[in-house]
Amino acid sequence: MTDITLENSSSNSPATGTPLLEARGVIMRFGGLTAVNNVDLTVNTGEIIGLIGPNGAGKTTFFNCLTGLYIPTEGQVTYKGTVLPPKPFKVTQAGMARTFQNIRLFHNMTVLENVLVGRHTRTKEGIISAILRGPGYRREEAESREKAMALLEFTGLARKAGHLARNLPYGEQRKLEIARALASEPGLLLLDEPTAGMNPQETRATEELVFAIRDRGIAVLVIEHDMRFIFNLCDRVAVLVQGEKLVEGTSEVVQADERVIAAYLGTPYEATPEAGAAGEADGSIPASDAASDATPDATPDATDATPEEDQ
Ligand SMILES: Nc1ncnc2c1ncn2[C@@H]1O[C@H](COP(=O)(O)OP(=O)(O)OP(=O)(O)O)[C@@H](O)[C@H]1O
Repeated sequence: MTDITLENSSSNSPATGTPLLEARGVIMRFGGLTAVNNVDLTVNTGEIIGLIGPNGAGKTTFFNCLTGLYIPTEGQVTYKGTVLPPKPFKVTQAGMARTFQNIRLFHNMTVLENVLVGRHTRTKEGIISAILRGPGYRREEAESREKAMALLEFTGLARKAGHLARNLPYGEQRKLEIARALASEPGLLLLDEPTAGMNPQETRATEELVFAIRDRGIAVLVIEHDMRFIFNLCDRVAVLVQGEKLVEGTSEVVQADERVIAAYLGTPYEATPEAGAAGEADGSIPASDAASDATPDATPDATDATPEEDQ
């Protein structure tokens, strides 16, 4: 992995272990359905935190509450001690960036252009000027291109800079989503199922990438169904079941918790591939409900390519 300097808004942040994101009593109701029920979660600087749970447990809804896509019915979310405005653009500007479960790239733009668009919260000219390449954009273009190329080096996509996003293999599209999120120079990166649809080799590479992101001073909150990925990676893991946080702790604590095993894992996670081979060689959840739905279509739908500006 190329050793480049990755600027981020946390570069001047306090020492590791200081609260960055604090969610308190978050409740999200859709009519009669309580999708997220009174969830507390803290992410400190320097941490990688996992969020796991069966399908429909409320993980993505909780992410949406954290990132301004949903206004929680109750509860509060703060970033660096400040209540976040319920606008995704402002949340990104504050220092939280995210990727989506269903990839949202500009499929007809190049890889480099996708990352440049991700910088719109850090440039004065904004997204429209970035797309139209107006005069204001030109002044910032050289610096932005340099930073975007550095991110493509960092994520291993530099040689694909001029390719159309839609022509990338699925695993690289997921990497590009991460590069684009990093372009906003976040202090906290939220990843929603970053390895969905990846083969084991790509999953291991993503694990290394997440460690490298953390080593650059960016905290990470990650939703994932691949238990080996989560338990290898995370400092702490929170388990959501039916909208409620069942347990939170180190990988060892969570794996050993009988409620988690009963409600979610089905069988105890085995740390070694040999031991796990009888169950899930790739570390995915053995529970049938999760495994069947965890992997999206292998081929992203190009017609569903319009990302939201406000990631
Ligand atoms: N916009 C919405 N309107 C109504 N119900 C919703 C909405 N979004 C999510 N839900 C419901 O909230 C519950 C939690 O869904 P959510 O997608 O957050 O779960 P999840 O844990 O992310 O699941 P998965 O692992 O399958 O992605 C589900 O019952 C879902 O149907």
